[in-house]
Amino acid sequence: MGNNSELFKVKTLAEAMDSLRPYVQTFYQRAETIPLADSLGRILTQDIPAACAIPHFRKSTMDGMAVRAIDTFGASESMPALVQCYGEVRMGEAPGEALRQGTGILMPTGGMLPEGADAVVMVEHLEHFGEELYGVTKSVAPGENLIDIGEDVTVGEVILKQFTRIRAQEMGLLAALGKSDVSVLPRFRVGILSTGDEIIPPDQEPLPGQSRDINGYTLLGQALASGAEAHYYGIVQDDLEELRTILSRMLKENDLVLLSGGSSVGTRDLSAQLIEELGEPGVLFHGLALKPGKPTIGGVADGKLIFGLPGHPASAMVVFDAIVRPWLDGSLLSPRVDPLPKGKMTQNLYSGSGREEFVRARFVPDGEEGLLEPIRGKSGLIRTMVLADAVVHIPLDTEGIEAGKEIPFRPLR
Ligand SMILES: Nc1nc2c(c(=O)[nH]1)N[C@H]1C(S)=C(S)[C@@H](COP(=O)(O)OP(=O)(O)OC[C@H]3O[C@@H](n4cnc5c(N)ncnc54)[C@H](O)[C@@H]3O)O[C@H]1N2
Ligand code: MOO
Repeated sequence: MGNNSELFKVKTLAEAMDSLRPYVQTFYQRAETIPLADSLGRILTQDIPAACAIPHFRKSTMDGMAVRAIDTFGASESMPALVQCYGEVRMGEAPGEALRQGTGILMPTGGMLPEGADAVVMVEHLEHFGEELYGVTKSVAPGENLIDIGEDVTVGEVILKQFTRIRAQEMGLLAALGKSDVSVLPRFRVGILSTGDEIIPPDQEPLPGQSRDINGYTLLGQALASGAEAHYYGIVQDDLEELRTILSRMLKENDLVLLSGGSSVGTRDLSAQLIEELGEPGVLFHGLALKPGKPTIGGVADGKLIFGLPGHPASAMVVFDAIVRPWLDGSLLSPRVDPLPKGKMTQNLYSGSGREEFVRARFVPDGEEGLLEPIRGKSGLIRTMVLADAVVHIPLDTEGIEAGKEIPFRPLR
C-alpha cells in the first residue's frame, strides 16, 4: 500500500461513492421474507404487481341509497324523485338482485352496490314517505358517492417498485393486496469501533488528556436510525495487533465496518494499512475534498465496506450522513423523491476551501418560511450537532451562499 499515488489523491464525495459501488453489488441482491407487520422502513427487493383490483367491488362512500342516477335527475326539495326501495345491503355482503328502473336499495358506507346502480344518494337527501316509498330531494350524477372497481389499484399494474422504502402507507397498500409477508433487503449489519489511546468509556472518569467516547454512540445512533442492525464494539488503542484482531472479527460479523479516530496524520497509516491487508481491493480513497471530513478513509475488504471516519465528533457525524447512510437506508438505490425543506440563510457563507462543505445550522421559524442560522463551532464540538436542526450543503463548484438566499437543507430532527 501507499505506492500508488493516484489511489491516495483526494477524491470528491461523488468520486468516493463511485469508487465503492462496483464492489458491493451483492449487498443489494440479498433478500429475506418478513411479516408485513415488521416491514416499516425496510426496502422491497422486487416490483410488486397488483394481483387484484382495489376495490374489487363497487363500494358506497356514503350511508344512503344506491340508485340509477338517471332516476334522480331533476329532483329537488320541492319536487322529490320517487324511488321504490327494495331492501337493504348489509356490510360485507353482496346485494342479491340487480337494480331495476325506479328502484333503490339502502346501504351503509362501504356497502357493495348492486348491478344496475351507478350512484348513491346520501341519507340526508332521502325522505321516507312510508312503506317502500322514498323521495330523493337532490339529484346525483353517475359515479357520485361510490368508489369504482379498480379505482384505487388496477389488476396487474406495478404498484410498488423494487427498492421502495416501506412507509406506513406502503404497509397499508401491501395489506390491501393480500401480502402478509414481504421480501425485503436484509438489515445491514454495521460494526462500530472507536480508536485512540486517549478514548475511555462513558462510565469512567477521564484523566487529563483523556476523553470519553462520543463517536461510538453517535455513530451507533446514526446507523440504527438508518435502518441498520448496528453493534458497538467498544474502544481499541492505537495498536496494530489489537486493531487487526478486532477488525477481522468485525469484518466477519458485519456488512459494513466503521472506525473513528486515527484517520489523520499519526495513526492514519495504521488504519489504512489494516484496510489494505484485510481484504481486496483495500483502500479506495484516503482523503476527501470535503469539509469537515478531509481525513476520511474508505475501502472494501472482500465485499465488506470499511470507513475510517474523522475523530472530531461533528465531522464523524457529518461524514456518516454524507457517505455511510446512503448505503444503509436505500437512498442510493431509490433516491428520495420528496423535496428537501428550504430556509433562508441569515448570513453570507463563503466557501473558499476548494472542498464541498456541509454547514450545521439552526432553523428559526419566521412567518411562512424559516431562517437558517449557521453554527460556527469547530468540528471537535459535539454541542454544535446538538444545537443543529439542519445541515446545508455547499457543492464543490460554488463560492458559497449569499445571505437571504433560499436554500434546501437536510433536517436533523
Ligand atoms: N496536521 C494535521 N492535523 C490534522 C489534520 C490535518 O489535515 N493535518 N486534520 C484535522 C482534521 S480535519 C480532523 S477531523 C482530525 C481527524 O483526526 P483523526 O481522525 O485522526 O482522529 P484523532 O486524531 O484520533 O482525533 C481527533 C480528535 O477527535 C477526538 N476523538 C477521536 N475519537 C473520538 C471519540 N470516539 N469520541 C470523542 N472524541 C474522539 C480525539 O480525542 C481528538 O481530539 O485531525 C485534525 N488534525
Ligand atoms: O475536516 Mo475535519 O474532519 O474538520 O473536522
